Amino acid sequence: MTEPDGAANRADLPGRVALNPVHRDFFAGGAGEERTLRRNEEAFAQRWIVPRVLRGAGARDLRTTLFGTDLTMPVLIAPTAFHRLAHPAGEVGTARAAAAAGTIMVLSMAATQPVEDVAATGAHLWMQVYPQPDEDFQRHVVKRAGAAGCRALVVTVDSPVLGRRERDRRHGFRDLPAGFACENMRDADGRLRDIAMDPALSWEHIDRLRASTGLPILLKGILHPQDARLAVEHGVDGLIVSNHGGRQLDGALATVDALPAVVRAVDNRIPVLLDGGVRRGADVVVALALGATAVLVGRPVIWGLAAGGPGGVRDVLETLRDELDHTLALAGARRPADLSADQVA
Ligand SMILES: Cc1cc2nc3c(=O)[nH]c(=O)nc-3n(C[C@H](O)[C@H](O)[C@H](O)COP(=O)(O)O)c2cc1C
Ligand SMILES: O=C(O)C(=O)c1ccccc1
Repeated sequence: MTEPDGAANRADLPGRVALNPVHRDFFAGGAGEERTLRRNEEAFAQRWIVPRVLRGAGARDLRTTLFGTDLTMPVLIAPTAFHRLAHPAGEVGTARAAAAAGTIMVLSMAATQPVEDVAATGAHLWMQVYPQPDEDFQRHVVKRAGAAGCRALVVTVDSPVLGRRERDRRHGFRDLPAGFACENMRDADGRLRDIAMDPALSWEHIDRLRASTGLPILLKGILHPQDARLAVEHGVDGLIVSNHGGRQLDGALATVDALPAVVRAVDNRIPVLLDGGVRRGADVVVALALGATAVLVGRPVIWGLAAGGPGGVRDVLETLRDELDHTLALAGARRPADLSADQVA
C-alpha cells in the first residue's frame, strides 16, 4: 500500500505510529485508487505565491468573522468520525484544543461522544449532519445540536452513497468496535440509529431543513459552480468546497482547483470555505487569496489527537497559526483580506 507523498502525510509521523493499523488506514485512506486524496495535496503544491513588497503591512491580524462569531484565525476543524479510535479523550479532547485555540470545531454526526459533553468544553461548535431521509429523526438531531449550543449546521451533500474505501475493505473494517457508538445518532427514546445515506435526496430536502431551523446552514461537498448558485438560491448561508478528503468520489476535482469557479459563482453573497489537503500555512494563504473566507483541516487534527490528545491537536493548530502568520508576512499582507487572486500563480 503506497501512502500519499506529502511530508505532512508521512507514515512515520508520531500520531500514525501510535494507532492500530486498521484504524490508521480508516483515518488515512480514501476511495478507490486514492487519486483525489493525493491530488488535493498535489494541487496545493503546484500553486505558487506571488509576494507583494514594501506594503508596510506590519503585525499580522488573523482574526476572522463567520456568522457573527469572531475566530482567532481562518482555520477550523473539519468534521471527522470516530475520535475515540484516535485517542481516549475523543471529540471532547479535540474540542478542548479548539476552545484553547479560539477556533470552531465542526462536530461529526459520527462522533463517538454526545454533543452535550463536547459542548461542555466551551468550544464553539458547528454540527455536521448527513441529510437523513427520516426527517422527523433529522429534526430531532438538529434540535438536540441547537439545544446543546451548536451555532451552525453543516450539511454534507457529497455522500449520496458511501465511498468505496479499499483499505477498509481489505481490513474488513466496517463499524465501530464494541463499546463505541455514534452517540448523536440516538432517537428520542435513546435508541441508536444507523447513519443513512440516500441517493434520492434533492434540493427539496434542503428547503425543508432550511424551514425547520434558524441556525445558519452550510453545504459541505460543493465542487460545481452551478450547485453553488443553486445553494444561494435555496437560502443556504455558506459553502464548503470539499471532496470529503478524497473519501467519496475518487477522480473528483481537487478542492483548490474547484475553488475559483465556485467563488465567482457565489459573487460574495455568502462565505465560501474549503477543505482537503490543507497542510501548511502556505496552503491556507493560497486558499484565502483565491477567495476562501476560511479553511478546515481534517487528517492533521486526527494525527495530532492520536499523538498527544488535546495537546497534540493544540500543537497542530498553533503550528498552522504560526505558519499562516509567517507566510502572510512574507507575502506582504497584514490580514487575510489583503490577499488577492493575482498573488497565486
Ligand atoms: C477519518 C475521516 C472521517 C471523516 N468523517 C467525516 C464525517 O463524519 N462527516 C463529514 O462531513 N466529513 C467527514 N470527513 C471529511 C472531512 O470533513 C474533510 O472533508 C476532509 O477530511 C478534509 O480533507 P483533509 O483530511 O485532507 O484535511 C472525514 C474525513 C476523514 C479523514
Ligand atoms: O465520512 C466519512 O468519511 C466517514 O468515514 C464516515 C464514517 C462513519 C460514518 C459516516 C462517515
